[in-house]
Amino acid sequence: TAISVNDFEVLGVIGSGSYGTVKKVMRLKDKKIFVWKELDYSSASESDKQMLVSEVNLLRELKHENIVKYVDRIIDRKKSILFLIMEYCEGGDLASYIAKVKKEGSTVEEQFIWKVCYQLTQAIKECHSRSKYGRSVLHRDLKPANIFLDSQLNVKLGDFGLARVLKHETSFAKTCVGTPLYMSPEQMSGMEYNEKSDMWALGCLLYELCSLRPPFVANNQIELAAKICMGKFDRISKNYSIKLYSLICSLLDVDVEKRPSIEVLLQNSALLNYHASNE
Ligand SMILES: CNC(=O)c1c(C)[nH]c(/C=C2\C(=O)Nc3ccc(Cl)cc32)c1C
Repeated sequence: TAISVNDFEVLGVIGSGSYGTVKKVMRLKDKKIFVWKELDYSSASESDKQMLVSEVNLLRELKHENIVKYVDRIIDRKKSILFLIMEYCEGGDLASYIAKVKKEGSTVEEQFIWKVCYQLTQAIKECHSRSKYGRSVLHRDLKPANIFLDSQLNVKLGDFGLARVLKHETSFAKTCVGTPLYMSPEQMSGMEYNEKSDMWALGCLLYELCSLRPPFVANNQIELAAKICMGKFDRISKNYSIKLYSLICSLLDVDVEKRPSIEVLLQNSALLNYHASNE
């Protein structure tokens, strides 16, 4: 029998924005905790709805331990709301994690940064490999707000990109077009997103875990684009190893050709060592 919202109890709102609303819910039959994302498709065109259906079907196929698990969906045709039931990540998002570390005046441990790097590399590999077999997997924002942690502090790549399908015109979307802090130089110069752009974004993320701030910051988009295309950033603290710093430098290479692909990154000796000593 199809599930309905009455099979769940809403425990609270986790977040809301252009992607819709994410709520913490409990499945009544087994008391298990999930989140559901409410996507209001009342203003979506027929083609948007069709795209939404195919993106949700893609979500269902993407099963990977480092990608947030899609569990089920509920369609409320009366209210034109799609509820996506997803796994609950009790560690929250990396953006909040970084803010907390910064507020405490402490730093992120190098071992944890290697763990994030290794697990995100696996998630990116999964996304890239699928797009090779013709199924264009949804481009997933590699930014701290879209990366989540489970109870064992394992990394899970989120799927906020889904809302792009809806072109959700909430006030959030209209007013602040999020500053593209992780946008790659080639994207700034008009080239469309490619797999090497994900590697740049990964470099920005690892840099931010070390320095508790992004490698490139500016007061406006023009200044930001100039800084990103220059590709100059402050060295991370000497408390971090040269291996980590050189990995970040290789990812933050403005030359797309020289920037490592996901395959090259998977052969990185330090990353292989991390995995070998932690499997
Ligand atoms: C401060 N952050 C939180 O409290 C938080 C927690 C405990 N969980 C989340 C978010 C998700 C969560 O727990 N599961 C999710 C599945 C998909 C997506 Cl796009 C987001 C989530 C968040 C943002």
